[in-house]
Amino acid sequence: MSKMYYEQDCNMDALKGKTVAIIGYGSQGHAHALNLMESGADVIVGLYEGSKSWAKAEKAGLKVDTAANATKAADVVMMLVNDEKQPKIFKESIEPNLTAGKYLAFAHGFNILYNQVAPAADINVFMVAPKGPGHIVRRMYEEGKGTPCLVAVNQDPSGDTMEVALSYAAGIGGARAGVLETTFKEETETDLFGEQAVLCGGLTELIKAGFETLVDAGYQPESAYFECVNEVKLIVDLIVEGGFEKMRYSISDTAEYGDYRTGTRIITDETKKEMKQVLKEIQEGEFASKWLAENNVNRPYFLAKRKMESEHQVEIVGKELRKMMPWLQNEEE
Ligand SMILES: NC(=O)C1=CN([C@@H]2O[C@H](COP(=O)(O)OP(=O)(O)OC[C@H]3O[C@@H](n4cnc5c(N)ncnc54)[C@H](OP(=O)(O)O)[C@@H]3O)[C@@H](O)[C@H]2O)C=CC1
Ligand SMILES: CC[C@](O)(C(C)=O)C(=O)O
Ligand SMILES: [Mg+2]
Ligand SMILES: [Mg+2]
Repeated sequence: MSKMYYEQDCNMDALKGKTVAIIGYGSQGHAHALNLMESGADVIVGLYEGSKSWAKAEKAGLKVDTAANATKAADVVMMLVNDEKQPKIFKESIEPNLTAGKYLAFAHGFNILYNQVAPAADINVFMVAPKGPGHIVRRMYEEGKGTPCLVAVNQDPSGDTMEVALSYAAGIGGARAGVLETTFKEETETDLFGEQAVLCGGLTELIKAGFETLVDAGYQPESAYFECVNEVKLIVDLIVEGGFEKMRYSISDTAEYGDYRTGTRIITDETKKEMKQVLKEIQEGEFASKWLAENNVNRPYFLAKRKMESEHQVEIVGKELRKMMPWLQNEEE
């Protein structure tokens, strides 16, 4: 039976009197630090000398110190640095300052599940994993809304770790939308699968395939962009607001007929078979090993792909078209 928590189920006072160190001030870090501060928590950001995030965090009104000093000052330490950097930072700056009874938190279970970070048995370990990009976690909070979160406890020597975790989830706005109890294993495997097969890998390849099909057939790239990129958000907004039903209520019957006839020709049994294989590789730790190995040799594949993708025609034409849509150009951290 799944367990969901909302604001009324969370003890908002469980963080009172506790200092929360947010290690890292990137996508998730800035959102957690600012949302928690505005929810009344005592927050300190932990970075490194020379970090480009340091001045940004101070400018936003936050206390900032090195990761080691922030850990010393804190009762709850949230690891919001890049997954692949966490083991070294944990060993060098966090672990030596993490005394018995403190709380160590994560927004993704990767390093615990794959044994890259191993906290001592007298440390409380929990996870609050927002199901959304950090900049949206911040934007939703500012708008009085929330991003759903997953919550899990992996070690609980103090006996109140779930209470602290739920208070944290509420502090970043997650309990406005719903906080689902899970395990580090379930969060990690579903998150990696979702981002690879659907949200990031699957979606960008679907978009590019549609865009390239139209452009290769001689249609204007601008037309292909509006059709296969810009309108994705408009259609997905309707699905998120009211399911497929609301989307199909808004589109034409012609589109709905085409949706039923053609969708399964694009996402085929073969695609589902490959999705199962992707999930298996995640479950068996093969993806994690490959990602850690890629980082050990300074990311040649990752960096080459990042460059190639940024040069794709869909990105070039999109940049131009977005200049005429000022509502898309909001300043973000
Ligand atoms: N991005 C997202 O929306 C989501 C991320 N997560 C998880 O959240 C965690 C953080 O990811 P994300 O927000 O993407 O990370 P980012 O890459 O956006 O930010 C990393 C931050 O860590 C800082 N940093 C780097 N090295 C150090 C160091 N040695 N000591 C202290 N700080 C350091 C960086 O500073 P600088 O830039 O100055 O080097 C930066 O502020 C990961 O576990 C990720 O899986 C979970 C859900 C969604
Ligand atoms: C979809 C990517 C994500 O899992 C996220 C924003 O939820 C991430 O790791 O950034
Ligand atoms: Mg995710
Ligand atoms: Mg992820």
